[in-house]
Amino acid sequence: MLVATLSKRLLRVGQAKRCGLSLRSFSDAKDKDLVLTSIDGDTGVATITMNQAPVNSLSLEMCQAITTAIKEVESQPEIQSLVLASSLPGVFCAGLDITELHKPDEKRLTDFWHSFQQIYFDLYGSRLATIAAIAGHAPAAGCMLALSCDYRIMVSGAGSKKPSTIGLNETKLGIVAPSWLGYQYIDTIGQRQAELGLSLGLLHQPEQALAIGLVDELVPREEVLSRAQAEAVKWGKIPAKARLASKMLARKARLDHLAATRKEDNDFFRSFVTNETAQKIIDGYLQSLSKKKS
Ligand SMILES: CC/C=C\C/C=C\C/C=C\CC/C=C/CC(=O)SCCNC(=O)CCNC(=O)[C@H](O)C(C)(C)COP(=O)(O)OP(=O)(O)OC[C@H]1O[C@@H](n2cnc3c(N)ncnc32)[C@H](O)[C@@H]1OP(=O)(O)O
Repeated sequence: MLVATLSKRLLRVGQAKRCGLSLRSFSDAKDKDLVLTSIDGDTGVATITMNQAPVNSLSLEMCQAITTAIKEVESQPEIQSLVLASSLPGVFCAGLDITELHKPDEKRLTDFWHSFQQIYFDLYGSRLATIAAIAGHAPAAGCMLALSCDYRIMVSGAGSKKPSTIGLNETKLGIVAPSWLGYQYIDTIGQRQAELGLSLGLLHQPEQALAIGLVDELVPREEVLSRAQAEAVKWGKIPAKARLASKMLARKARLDHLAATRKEDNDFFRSFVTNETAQKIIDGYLQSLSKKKS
């Protein structure tokens, strides 16, 4: 068995293949390494690292690559826990790829939202214990990725001139988070903090995020990944069936609701985004992002 036979080293899938291990289906070069999957041979902890420069924004392909990676890790029965991380310094995930929303092709837009919903099903509903290693900004759908995990470890803001931020800031952009994402927020930080955060489109610095329960721990930047992996070991030792049943106590009704209204949610999203007013907002926002650069 993989976990039993490997010495303490991290394996990328390509390496695993060269070692003759049966990890055939792991997402690898075929996704241009949008995500990298590694497994610690001693602990059995898998790490999925988002790797789409410059900001890990969630394009259709990125959403699909994340889902593929989660499914492939889940298909390994000896793996009980997963860390979701970023390879990019300073950014966990910048949320939806806004270019997907700009003058979209309707078919691609439908597929795009479907693939984003799929991450919610696969990560929020995963049988694995999931730990987010948030070593940078996590706005909007980046925050959703973190909320979909079981435990969140964020880089501390102490001493940083430009601390990372996390939150559902959609309102500030003139758009509204979908209800299932809003409920994830409410379920995590409570009604009042979620109301404030959603209404004002707040992005929280790490210390504020810890204070309202949006993240569970803060650590120095260089410790985020190792601390997340250590936490994943702890979670992986909890009896798996009991752990999953406990997770589902809180999440099953939410997951079932989106499953039942998935098409409606997608139809609403498509009509919202293709509306002229939304397109103006998106156009302006894209310009503001590129102006920031110049
Ligand atoms: C009643 C209604 C009910 C229901 C509604 C239903 C549907 C509603 C419709 C919409 C869905 C709502 C859900 C939305 C969720 C989202 O995720 S929206 C996306 C929100 N994301 C952001 O606002 C983040 C924007 N980015 C940043 O703030 C910064 O980039 C960040 C802090 C992450 C990093 O900063 P920094 O390191 O300085 O990098 P730069 O800003 O310089 O960016 C580098 C390049 O990356 C490009 N970029 C940044 N973010 C995105 C992005 N999200 N998508 C695409 N591209 C992005 C940026 O333009 C730079 O590109 P350049 O180098 O200039 O080419």
